[in-house]
Amino acid sequence: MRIDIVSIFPEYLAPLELSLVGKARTSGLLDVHVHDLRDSTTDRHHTVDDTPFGGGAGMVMRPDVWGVALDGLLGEASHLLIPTPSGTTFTQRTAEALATQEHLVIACGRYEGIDARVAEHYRERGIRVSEVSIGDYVLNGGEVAALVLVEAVARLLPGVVGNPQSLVEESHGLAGLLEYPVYTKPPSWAGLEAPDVLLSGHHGRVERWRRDQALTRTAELRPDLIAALDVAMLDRADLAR
Ligand SMILES: Nc1c(O)cccc1[N+](=O)[O-]
Repeated sequence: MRIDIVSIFPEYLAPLELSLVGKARTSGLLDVHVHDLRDSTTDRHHTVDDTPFGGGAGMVMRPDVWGVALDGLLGEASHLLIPTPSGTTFTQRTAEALATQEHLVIACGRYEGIDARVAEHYRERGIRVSEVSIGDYVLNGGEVAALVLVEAVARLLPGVVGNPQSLVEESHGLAGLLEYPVYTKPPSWAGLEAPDVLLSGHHGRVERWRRDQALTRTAELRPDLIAALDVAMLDRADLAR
């Protein structure tokens, strides 16, 4: 998979050289390129924004500058992602779908956002365009969201995560449940004991306890996920036993 990220703060994406994503890039499992939007400007001030039509506070990112940047990156196999608070919610299911794609291009907006004609223009040209939100809060730009998108997608690529089984058991994994609580040594700490069942060596009881914990935690903390549970997934996740 190739991922191109366009930003006026390319240095913000430096963390993608570290850890799991960094290793995936070094090993060739993932090809990530970060581009400075200002390289697509033609004026000596490298202007990327202007005042909003219709008035209002802040500045809007110019479509002509984004057009130059994106024309040089997008192709038939590309999927343009635009992180925005007004996008559809990015979930694990979104990450799974994106992980099957050949080429992602992430356009990181700043200020009040990117001129709406950019998304419209590329949709009209037959490019897949998704405006995605990582949450209902206000950020200063799309770069933080780009880091989230890339990590969530990259770790699903074959060979990136050491133990693929861990992807199944994680929160929001196959069954759409929250993960069960985890414990390790020492068995007793600060007057608190790790659950006896986990030290029993009885795999069947451990598995049942973990399933129950996942269901209980999900019902308590994220009842919305319970409503969305797909019984078929429950079966696949072997939670129905
Ligand atoms: N929430 C937000 C924002 O405020 C600015 C850019 C992107 C996002 N987002 O992806 O959620």
